[in-house]
Amino acid sequence: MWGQGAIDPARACKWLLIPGNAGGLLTERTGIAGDPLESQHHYNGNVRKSKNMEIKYMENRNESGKKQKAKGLCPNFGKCGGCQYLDVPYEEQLKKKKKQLTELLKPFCQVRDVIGMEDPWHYRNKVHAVIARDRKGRIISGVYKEGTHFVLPVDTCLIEDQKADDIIRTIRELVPSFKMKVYDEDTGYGFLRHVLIRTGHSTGEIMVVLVTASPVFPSKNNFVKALRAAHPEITTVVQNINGRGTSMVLGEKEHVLYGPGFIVDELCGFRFRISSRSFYQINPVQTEKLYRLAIQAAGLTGKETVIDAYCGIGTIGIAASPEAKEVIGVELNPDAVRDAVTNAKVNGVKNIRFYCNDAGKFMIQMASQGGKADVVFMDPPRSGSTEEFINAVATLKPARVVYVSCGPDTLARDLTVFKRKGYEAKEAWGVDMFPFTGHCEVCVKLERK
Ligand SMILES: C[S@@+](CC[C@H](N)C(=O)[O-])C[C@H]1O[C@@H](n2cnc3c(N)ncnc32)[C@H](O)[C@@H]1O
Repeated sequence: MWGQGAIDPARACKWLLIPGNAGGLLTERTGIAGDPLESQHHYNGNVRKSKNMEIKYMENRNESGKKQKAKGLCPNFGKCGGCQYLDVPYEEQLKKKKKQLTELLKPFCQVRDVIGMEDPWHYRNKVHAVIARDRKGRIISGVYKEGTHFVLPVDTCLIEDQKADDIIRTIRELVPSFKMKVYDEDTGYGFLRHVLIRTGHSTGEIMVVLVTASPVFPSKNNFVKALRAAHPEITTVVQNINGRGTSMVLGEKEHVLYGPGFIVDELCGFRFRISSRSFYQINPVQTEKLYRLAIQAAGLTGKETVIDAYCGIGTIGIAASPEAKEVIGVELNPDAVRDAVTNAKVNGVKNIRFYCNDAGKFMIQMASQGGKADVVFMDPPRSGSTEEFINAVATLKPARVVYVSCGPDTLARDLTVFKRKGYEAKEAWGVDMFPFTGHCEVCVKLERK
């Protein structure tokens, strides 16, 4: 057994944590892991998605120039730090992204065309709003202006789930009638700080997370009742308590106020439970394309021992499990590991087990104990992996490594280390997980020389 957190979902209900790993790391995990747009993606444009969006866009562009057009679509353009490419037609965005990736990955391998979306609007299944008061004392919900703690009001956003935006507006309207105090970051006084909405693209399930500064929530049942009366589509409501004076969104304590405390979504024919603090890709349509590419690149035949490193709620490993002999998932966030274990059980996947550990430490331990792996999937956070992790991979000698990244810069850095260790990048695919922004997801296939 490698690591202290071996979990065989076929048998085990218990799971162990690595001492010292859990605390403090959970709070912003929902954002930092693979969501480069966290707190940077909201728009309060009054424009709703329309079939004519592209046409409208082109007309605006011709009439009054790019910037003017983008501002017409979204008054927060250039302020929230999100849609850098709002003034660029979608096909052009994909070309730009390919060019940027090609430039970065030139020393390693060829980059294929970036895979785009048929409908690139309103793709975000996770929406975060800060609740605040404006200078006139009115309650607003929105996002921090880029690089500041000044809150820009947001009603609707061109890349967010529209239902989520509706629910946030309703919550903002309910706050005064429940005499709920809005949290003030300067004084540390008040109650409601943030709202986080997660939606299941295939199931329609919706989770509302109310982030409050203290645990005592007067009239919570009536609040939830009023919210559900306005939005019967909400399937669960969670109160997350964050009393700290930091910019972290989520605290560590939670109470489920309604429903099961998680939502379920479907990807690649499997059902996945997602808790509030577990990472889940923010664009489910593109995630399926990404996972299919990654699994294809792994060249599985049913005989392989596969590692799914930085596995989150187990999505890649579970999707790959029918084509492998066994899968080992490793993930640092205990909530995500708990979800992963349940996900394996619910889907009847018996050839997978999960470890709650730092991926680097886990791989070193596995390598030092003579472990073997045929294929490694790795999908680290934006900050990339570590030299220790890559060294340990080289010791395990898998024939192939499939590296999924939302941070092409750190990917290029890590590919240099892989190259030194005898792993050659063969091919890279861009998947446009974040339309209208400057970000792009990449999948790289590496082979051992
Ligand atoms: C980009 S997400 C990918 C998750 C999953 N592969 C997916 O597609 O949903 C990165 C994951 O790495 C986890 N993580 C961050 N640092 C880690 C570490 N040092 N060791 C293991 N997991 C880590 C995060 O909690 C997050 O779940």
